Amino acid sequence: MGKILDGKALANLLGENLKEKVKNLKAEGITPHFCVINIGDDTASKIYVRSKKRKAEKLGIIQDIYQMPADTKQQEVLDLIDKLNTDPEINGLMVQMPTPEQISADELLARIDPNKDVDSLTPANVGRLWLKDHFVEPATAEGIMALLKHYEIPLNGKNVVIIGRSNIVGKPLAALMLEKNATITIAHSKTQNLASLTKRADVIVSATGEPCLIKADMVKDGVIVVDVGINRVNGKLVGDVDFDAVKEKASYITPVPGGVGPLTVQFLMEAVVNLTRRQNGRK
Ligand SMILES: NC(=O)C1=CN([C@@H]2O[C@H](COP(=O)(O)OP(=O)(O)OC[C@H]3O[C@@H](n4cnc5c(N)ncnc54)[C@H](OP(=O)(O)O)[C@@H]3O)[C@@H](O)[C@H]2O)C=CC1
Ligand SMILES: Nc1nc(=O)c2c([nH]1)NC[C@@H]1CN(c3ccc(C(=O)N[C@@H](CCC(=O)O)C(=O)O)cc3)C=[N+]21
Repeated sequence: MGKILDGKALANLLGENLKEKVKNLKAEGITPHFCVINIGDDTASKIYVRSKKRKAEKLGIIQDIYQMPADTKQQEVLDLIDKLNTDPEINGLMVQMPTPEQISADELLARIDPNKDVDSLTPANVGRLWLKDHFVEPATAEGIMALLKHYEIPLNGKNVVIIGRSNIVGKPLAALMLEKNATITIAHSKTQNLASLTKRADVIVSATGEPCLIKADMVKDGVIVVDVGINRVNGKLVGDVDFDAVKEKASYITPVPGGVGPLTVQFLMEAVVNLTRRQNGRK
């Protein structure tokens, strides 16, 4: 049976350090303050908002939530982003994905001031990341890298299959793993014969939102499995991986909940603090 990669424990550990950092900033009269824009009622987004609220309170960071109805107009969101961009009290902002269909997420993201882009999703910060300039660390990808590092799992020369090509998870993770000399395959919904790819993988990262996509017969013995998916099935939180069966073959595996999620929240807060420090002339 595989060893559990305990993201929750690592997030708590790293949180202690960050709490000190926030405390020191506060002693200088600076309180990190960021805003979350959530349009509609995506399940995973709601869980994320709840998790962030808990963590921000613990750390002493101010988080405002702008919950907008599913039929919100594009212009209303653009106006809100403009307002937050120019408000000197606000250090960071983010728009949660997915957005409803009348909304162009790309246009919203391009509108965010890259200096306040806690999610690293603006065109400027995406470009920087692929040029190995970590101006803002993308939270989920950074959380996964921290987890592998904590358990001393090397990526050098490893075959990694990332399932999902989103701007939030798949693409930035590929950039970070390439820097560590992994060989990356990115699969998606049009990929043919996914199992033939995953069976050869040393490391599988699944970020699709498809419960039970990864089954035991799709992985080799000793595989390392990172499950990013956040799904609600019969009122229970599950990932993309058939956890109970796959864990028997894996050498390491992340649970859901308690795996990647808490680390995403931790690194999002790190991004907020880092941007706040930079805006106040600190390194
Ligand atoms: N734990 C955490 O910290 C986080 C969790 N999440 C969760 O991770 C999941 C993915 O999020 P996100 O990247 O934003 O989602 P998106 O919906 O933007 O992307 C999903 C990706 O999965 C691919 N995909 C969907 N179904 C299949 C399939 N059957 N086989 C292969 N590929 C498939 C899609 O392919 P195509 O491009 O062709 O449509 C797409 O590339 C969600 O459950 C989300 O809630 C997200 C961020 C952080
Ligand atoms: N712009 C944007 N960036 C994102 O990173 C983003 C997004 N939009 N939209 C929604 C998804 C989903 N997501 C989660 C992150 C952490 C948990 C999390 O903390 N999960 C806990 C759950 C704790 C509980 O049970 O409440 C866990 O897995 O242990 C969940 C979901 C980020 N996403």
